[in-house]
Amino acid sequence: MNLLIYKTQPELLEDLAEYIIKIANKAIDEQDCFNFVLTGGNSPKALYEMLATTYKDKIDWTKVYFFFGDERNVMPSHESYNGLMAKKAILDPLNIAEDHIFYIDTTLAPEKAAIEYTKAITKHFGGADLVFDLILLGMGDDAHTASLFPGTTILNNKNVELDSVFVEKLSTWRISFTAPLINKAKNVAFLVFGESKAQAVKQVIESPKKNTQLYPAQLINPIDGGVTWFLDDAAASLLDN
Ligand SMILES: O=C(O)[C@H](O)[C@@H](O)[C@H](O)[C@H](O)COP(=O)(O)O
Repeated sequence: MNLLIYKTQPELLEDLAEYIIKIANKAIDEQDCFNFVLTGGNSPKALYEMLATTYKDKIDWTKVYFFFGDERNVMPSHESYNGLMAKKAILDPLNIAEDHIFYIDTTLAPEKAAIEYTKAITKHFGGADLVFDLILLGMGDDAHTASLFPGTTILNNKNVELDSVFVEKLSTWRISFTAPLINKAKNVAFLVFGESKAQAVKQVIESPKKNTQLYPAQLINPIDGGVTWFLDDAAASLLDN
């Protein structure tokens, strides 16, 4: 696990953008494509905008395929649809071709949406193992990541790559990558900033006894690529070392 802590969000975002560029260009050199899983929430918006402007000439974006690690159970036109935020912040500004964007189809019932998404991703990988080059993750102040919320059924899911899950505390359904799918990725990066996340960061990273039901982000331990935490001082403020 790599911990990178920054005084300011601009410094964090700049380094994270460079990290993404490096992984993307390596993947494009090696396999002529970059399979990139976006996170939802508010934290990544400025990063996506930065990639679409300052860094737009640093990658051959025509070789990038975009996926979503989770999605809310709302219509694609709804303001809280993660795909819509990404469409506005990076996908439209970079004119990404429709066939390079894998939105989660929330016009379907959640369970069906998860099944159809799994089929679409499986087809994209041509039946090979679903190993993404980079999965970006955020984390809530309750230590959830993607839609792996504390105490939910999806946390015990070892068999499928994607699942639908009812999140009691939000009284809503979500569709999400499971921890086993995330852990297959070559690289995983958490983007976490702000005071409100400090307790969860400490619990996930430093608690001596793992409790993945309580702190689901502890489930994220990629087999090969390792996980890098991009934190600002505020989010890292309760860490001991
Ligand atoms: O769909 C989502 O909301 C995300 O996938 C979720 O896991 C998010 O990353 C965290 O809730 C942090 O969200 P913020 O970045 O808004 O704090």
